[in-house]
Amino acid sequence: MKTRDMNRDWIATAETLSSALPYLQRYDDAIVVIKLGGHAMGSDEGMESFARDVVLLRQVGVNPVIVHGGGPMINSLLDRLQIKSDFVNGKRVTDKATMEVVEMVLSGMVNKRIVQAINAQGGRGIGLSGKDANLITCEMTDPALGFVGSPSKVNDEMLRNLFEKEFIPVIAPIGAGLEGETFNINGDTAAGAVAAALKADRLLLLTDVAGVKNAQGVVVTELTAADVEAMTAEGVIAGGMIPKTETAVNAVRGGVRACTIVDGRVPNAVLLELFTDHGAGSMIRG
Ligand SMILES: Nc1ncnc2c1ncn2[C@@H]1O[C@H](COP(=O)(O)OP(=O)(O)O)[C@@H](O)[C@H]1O
Ligand SMILES: CC(=O)N[C@@H](CCC(=O)OP(=O)(O)O)C(=O)O
Repeated sequence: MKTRDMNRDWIATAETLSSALPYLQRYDDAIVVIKLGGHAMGSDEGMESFARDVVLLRQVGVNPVIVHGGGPMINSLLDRLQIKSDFVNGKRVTDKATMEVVEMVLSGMVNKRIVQAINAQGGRGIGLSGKDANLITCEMTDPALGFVGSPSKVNDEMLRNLFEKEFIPVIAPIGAGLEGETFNINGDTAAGAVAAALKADRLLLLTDVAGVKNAQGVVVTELTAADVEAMTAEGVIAGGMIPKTETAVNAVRGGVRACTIVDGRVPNAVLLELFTDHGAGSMIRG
């Protein structure tokens, strides 16, 4: 004989599922671009949890697009090869030798790890770099930075074709130059360009801090473009946070509804951000 114990936890779980309904309706067929930063993809468990969230999004009718970074992984291979590397305003100065390592790590190692994690959860992850079908065409950002690219064109039609077949595009931030060059694009910049080309509903930048911190070290939960400009001029926003906030501001100015810098260390950070009102991080609005 079986009896039923209506445990309080189950009731809470059912309530949570039920309260997600308006959010599920809001995001039905929405395009959500998620940038997974190198610092946010530490452990295998973290990657598995991220992949589950992404596959769940696809399952409930969202069109997720993943753009990834991999800065720490590039650093570690450059170190092993004894190639020195410098950053200017959060962007890596990239000569020919560095570019080879960047492409190898991003397109080869990091990209395939994410694709495999998504597919292990039952998703249809497909790995791409900006070179595939000329997904991201670039111009040189600044000769002083070497082969760092600024996206000039994104093949959004190709991504839309993939959505129709329920593929989940996973994009390495490598760009194709018009003269056959290969460009290193900052992951946040690439995610912003993809989101703008797709007129995405949301852009989430997953990183390893709780959000954008003010001069007192306190996370600011909502910022305007003017706040970002002031905090950057004061040096409060620095290093890797510069391309992130720059991307967020450009994205919202370009028509993306909202851009959030999310703490990717929080379990199920993506689901919390999209399907509850308990988002973790800093939201930038126009
Ligand atoms: N105002 C700020 N608030 C939060 N983080 C900041 C700020 N200014 C600089 N940072 C730095 O930016 C880093 C995030 O950028 P980055 O290391 O490039 O992350 P990711 O690899 O996720 O792209 C943080 O770890 C922090 O050291
Ligand atoms: C031009 C530039 O800086 N490119 C980055 C690309 C990877 C990246 O953006 O990685 P995260 O998102 O983990 O920081 C780099 O070479 O590190």
